[in-house]
Amino acid sequence: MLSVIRDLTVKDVRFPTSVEQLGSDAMHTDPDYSAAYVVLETDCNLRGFGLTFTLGKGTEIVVCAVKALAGLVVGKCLREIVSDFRGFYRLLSSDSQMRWLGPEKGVIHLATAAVLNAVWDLWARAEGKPLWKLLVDMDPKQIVSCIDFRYITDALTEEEALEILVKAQEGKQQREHQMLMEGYPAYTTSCAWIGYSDQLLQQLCTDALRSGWTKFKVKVGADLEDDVRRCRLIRETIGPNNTMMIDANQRWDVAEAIEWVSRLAEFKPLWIEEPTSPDDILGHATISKALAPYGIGVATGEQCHNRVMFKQFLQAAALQFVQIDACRLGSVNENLAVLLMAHKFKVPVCPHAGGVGLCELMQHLILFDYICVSVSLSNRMCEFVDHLHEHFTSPVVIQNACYMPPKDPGYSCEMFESSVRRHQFPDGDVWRLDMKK
Ligand SMILES: C[C@H](O)[C@@H](O)[C@@H](O)[C@H](O)C(=O)O
Ligand SMILES: [Mg+2]
Repeated sequence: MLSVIRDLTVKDVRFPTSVEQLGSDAMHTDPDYSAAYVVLETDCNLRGFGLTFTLGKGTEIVVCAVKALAGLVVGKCLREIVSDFRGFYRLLSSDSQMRWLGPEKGVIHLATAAVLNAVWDLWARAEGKPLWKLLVDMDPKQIVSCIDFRYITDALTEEEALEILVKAQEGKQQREHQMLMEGYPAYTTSCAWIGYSDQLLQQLCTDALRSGWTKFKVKVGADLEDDVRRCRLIRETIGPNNTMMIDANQRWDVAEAIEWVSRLAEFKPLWIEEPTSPDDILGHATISKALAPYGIGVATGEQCHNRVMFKQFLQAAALQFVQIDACRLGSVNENLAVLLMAHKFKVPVCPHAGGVGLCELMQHLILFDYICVSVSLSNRMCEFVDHLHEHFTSPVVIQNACYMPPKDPGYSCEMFESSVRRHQFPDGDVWRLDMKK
């Protein structure tokens, strides 16, 4: 705990996923799953690993932003940071000159998440616990002391947050035990990326059913007739009792979203994800109202850039599923604020994961949510995407379509050095030898 952070390095690591259209959707047709990957060196044997997820081009800009924040971290003692984590979060997110680049949004906020994810990883390693367990074992007061309540006290005060956490202490041990035995329920997005052929969709859904998956997300929004055909195929393959969600990745205007999704209502999706601009809170409220009679909820959050946005979505009843993201929000600190607000507004949290490293990170937060905040699994599940886990030293473990709680100390986002070396952009072997880029 006395360790002093001596150095911060950041690397641009990219995986050529676009070659097979992994991760493709109506707006992001050729993503190369990438990360700005941070390593903190300390004066003892400990290191901290963190990342923020990107889609390829522009990762170099996030890397620059991380470098701009490094001076606020290097030289600090871990104990000094965690004894006033709220203050440290604010130092990073509210530097009086750099805040002009955000505040708390865009590239600078993605960079903040990468740095803070590494600090949380370092803290968990220093305590010898996986991050979820570090959080679960913390006193409610200590959890609350990590959260910046600025701009959200009209929705959730510090006292209310504390009350939620204290109340959830009851039954905590049983829930932790239950998670260790059964894991946290997940859904899969791996079967139905927009660039996949019908044959591949069907094959992947059939395989997934065989492996025990019961909840499937389908990409929509490029072409209505294609969507009708693809949704029918998937509904027929998975049967009437399994769950299907659809995701448009911000493709439509408000009226168009309502019309388009009404046409897909016969396939009984549980939610429509990101129907329109992620910033259009009132638009989402209109869509939510219009689709309620079909029993279709609105889900959003993977590009909801801070707690203040989530606060307004909740206040406006503009979403029915909160999709927190481990890198879009300012790391664990800001995610804690959103988990507590969602609980107060009685809206289930179904996190965004996938990408590269997002599943590894998110499993910790959603375990904490169940054990210490929501105390419910009703209408809740965490996204899973089966790509790129082999590059991590402690990859996620899925059993019976559930995330099994990680056991290794830390936040699970350390990558193998060989993977980092090979995929570093533009000099790693994967990119030097790829003439296409
Ligand atoms: C470009 C990415 O793969 C997105 O399509 C992905 O994050 C997606 O929206 C999801 O919900 O998993
Ligand atoms: Mg999505």
